[in-house]
Amino acid sequence: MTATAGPHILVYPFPTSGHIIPLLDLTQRLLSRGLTVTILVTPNNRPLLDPLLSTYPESCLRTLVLPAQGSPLNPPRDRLFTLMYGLRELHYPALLDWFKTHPSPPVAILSDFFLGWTHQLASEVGVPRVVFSPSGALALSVAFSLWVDLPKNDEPENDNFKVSFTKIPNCPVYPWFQVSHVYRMYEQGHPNWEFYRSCLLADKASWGVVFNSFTELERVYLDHLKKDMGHNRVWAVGPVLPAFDDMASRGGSSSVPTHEVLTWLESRPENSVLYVCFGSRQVLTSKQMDALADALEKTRVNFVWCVRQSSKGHVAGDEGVLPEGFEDRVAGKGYIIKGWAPQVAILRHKTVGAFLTHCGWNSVLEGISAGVVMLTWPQSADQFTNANILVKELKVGIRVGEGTQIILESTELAHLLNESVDGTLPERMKAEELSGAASNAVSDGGSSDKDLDEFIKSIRELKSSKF
Ligand SMILES: O=c1ccn([C@@H]2O[C@H](COP(=O)(O)OP(=O)(O)O[C@H]3O[C@H](CO)[C@@H](O)[C@H](O)[C@H]3O)[C@@H](O)[C@H]2O)c(=O)[nH]1
Repeated sequence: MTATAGPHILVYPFPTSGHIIPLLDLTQRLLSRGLTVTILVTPNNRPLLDPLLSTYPESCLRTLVLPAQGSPLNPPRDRLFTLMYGLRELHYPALLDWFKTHPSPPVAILSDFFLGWTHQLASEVGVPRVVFSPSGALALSVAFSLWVDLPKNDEPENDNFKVSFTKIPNCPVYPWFQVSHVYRMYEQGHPNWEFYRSCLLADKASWGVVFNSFTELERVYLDHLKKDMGHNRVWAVGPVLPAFDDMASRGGSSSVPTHEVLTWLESRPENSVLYVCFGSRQVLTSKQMDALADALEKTRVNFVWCVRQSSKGHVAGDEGVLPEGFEDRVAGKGYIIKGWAPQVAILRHKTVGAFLTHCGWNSVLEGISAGVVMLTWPQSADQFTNANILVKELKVGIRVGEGTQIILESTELAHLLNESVDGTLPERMKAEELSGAASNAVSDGGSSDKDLDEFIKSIRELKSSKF
């Protein structure tokens, strides 16, 4: 906590877990380095600010609570647009007014990449907009390339049609089914998609971008983005993991008492437990669920499985449920969490050695920081890109599935689960090395520590220069 009030910025997270969690973690770092922050949240997310509000006085941290639109009843394909557009409609006029009447308005806006429209708002109020990317630099490079170049699938019936990104380092190539589902649905001229595209293009045109990533992890892609965006205001400041000792309420209340799962882990040998979780939203299909449950029954590895229950509006149709009697059959070797797991606390426990993940970028960074072997089963969005980084570039990942396209037979999957906690795996050594690199990056003088200093210096300079 700092006594002097530093330059004031507006922090605006996108209101879903995978986006708001890392930006709140980053906000803690900005506050601890002396910035004054107003953080904009919708009423349902207001409780997530409690740990910050109980640590920092009102002179440093203020909240701006603006309404969320009602629950979208739209088909799943339109849900993201509805949320993005709804926020723009509700918040743009309110923010304009807030800026114009504020006695000492923010000198910059730091907002999530799904809030590209804040670039225009920032221009209107005469301050720079900085993008916060909760995804990695390769993922954002791919997104920019898609929405600028608009590559087509020349064989619409072929889900394996290859799309090449020749301008990006290492020239990634993805089969069509691994390209972002939002892009695959793109309809030129349709207002929803053109709005989405305009937001992405506004991200690219923004004054700067802050990544929850670190240089040693994504150097070539960070350098590429500097060239692509035409300036060097690209800062990699991650992993922005919690500074608070108690991480139980991070992102929401845990569905089990954290001490209970930690006690369960405590009695296991070091690096012997597998943690399974597919992020904050992903619900498995019945085929995926059955194969995984069957493999977990067959494996000899102890595991913690965070099972995402479907909530209204998440997936239409095919939703997997735990097989009848599963919990009894795995009693003793499996700990099941139905709902929200204290993920970072679990991953950091010394007895956890492997992580079966959907490869959401936060999970990737949390797994890397914890030094666990990553079993990759990407489902959508940037997750295929992230899985490729883990497996091909960093060599800490082992592929165990690809969306609904590659679902291994349960005996084969169980075999990979058994191997994942083998102490002699080359991936384990790499995982330990990478965990050290992540920790060095955020330590005093590390690459992320320096980038955060540079970012804050740039914000401080704004105070004295008219944007
Ligand atoms: O039971 C749970 C489930 C999740 N988490 C946390 O929630 C976050 C989940 O983020 P992530 O792993 O990135 O997954 P998603 O929630 O699926 O994130 C979305 O946002 C990410 C950042 O842009 C993208 O990389 C993903 O593809 C996209 O699905 C992480 O911090 C987890 O620790 C918990 O604490 N407990």
